[in-house]
Amino acid sequence: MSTSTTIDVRGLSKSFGQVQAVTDLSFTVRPGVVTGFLGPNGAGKTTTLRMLLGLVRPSGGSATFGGRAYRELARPLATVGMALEASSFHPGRSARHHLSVYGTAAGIAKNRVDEVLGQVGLGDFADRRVGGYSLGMRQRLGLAFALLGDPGVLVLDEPVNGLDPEGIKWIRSFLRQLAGEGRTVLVSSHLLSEVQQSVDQVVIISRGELVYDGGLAALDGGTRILVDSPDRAGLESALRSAGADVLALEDGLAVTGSSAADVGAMALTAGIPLSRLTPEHTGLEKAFLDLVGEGGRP
Ligand SMILES: Nc1ncnc2c1ncn2[C@@H]1O[C@H](COP(=O)(O)OP(=O)(O)OP(=O)(O)O)[C@@H](O)[C@H]1O
Repeated sequence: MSTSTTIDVRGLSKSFGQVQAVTDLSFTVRPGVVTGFLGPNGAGKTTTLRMLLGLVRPSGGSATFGGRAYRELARPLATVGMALEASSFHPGRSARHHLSVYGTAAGIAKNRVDEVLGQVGLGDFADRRVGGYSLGMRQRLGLAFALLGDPGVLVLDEPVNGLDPEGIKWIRSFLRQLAGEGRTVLVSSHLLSEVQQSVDQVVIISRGELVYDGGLAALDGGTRILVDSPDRAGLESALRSAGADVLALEDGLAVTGSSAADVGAMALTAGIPLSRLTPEHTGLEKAFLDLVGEGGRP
């Protein structure tokens, strides 16, 4: 396995005619941790992953693996493993047949096919037609394909989709194990709750733009103070001038890092009446929804 390969996305953009799918996206995915790539449906995740893998030509910017674009990699399957769509396997062929064809073409040792099928729990189903597989089994086959070349980087599009609770539990520990071996693991999902127990870092996009890049734990805002005033704009500017960390919501303001008493005192000092002053514990999911808003597209 080639380890310590970083994924670098710099200024990546893509428009399809009038639709600006991805806008000036920059982030880095590091080895040794699982990174979640999150955003609502239509936010631009698949387009970004397809640009990473050279399947869609960017309108601008670049995506590289250890400094090289996917197309420039000398041994792509041994560098980057990808699972993009669970349904893209020919239904009439077996899992073993599929992986053998790809493996032979890439010069990968024959015994590797059984090894990866065993790793993803498909050992007993290797000779069955893929057409008879459940969605969860096709997801596992996609993962086996991604692992075929023993790559240092894994790019997985919605790998949890279609798995039953047992499968979800399995993939969580499997992804962590792969990262623990020093691999760079990027996993997309439109639901934070689906991946929050598997990921350490998160990159969140909304309407094709980056809205958060950092640790999952830091995203959990802890307790924040919801505050509002008939003069909301005046309150916002007073709180900011007093050094508060303010986020404008649809129905008021949210202040993090200050107590309710502090926020009340700041408003009083500025002579601004309050119509609301409520502490609220923000879970991860809430923080995520605040960030992405209605950030998908129908
Ligand atoms: N080939 C294409 N031609 C035109 N528009 C496209 C094309 N591919 C994607 N889009 C548009 O780009 C935007 C981003 O789509 P994308 O599939 O990347 O989002 P996503 O975050 O992966 O969503 P989902 O979670 O539903 O897969 C959407 O508005 C989509 O309709």
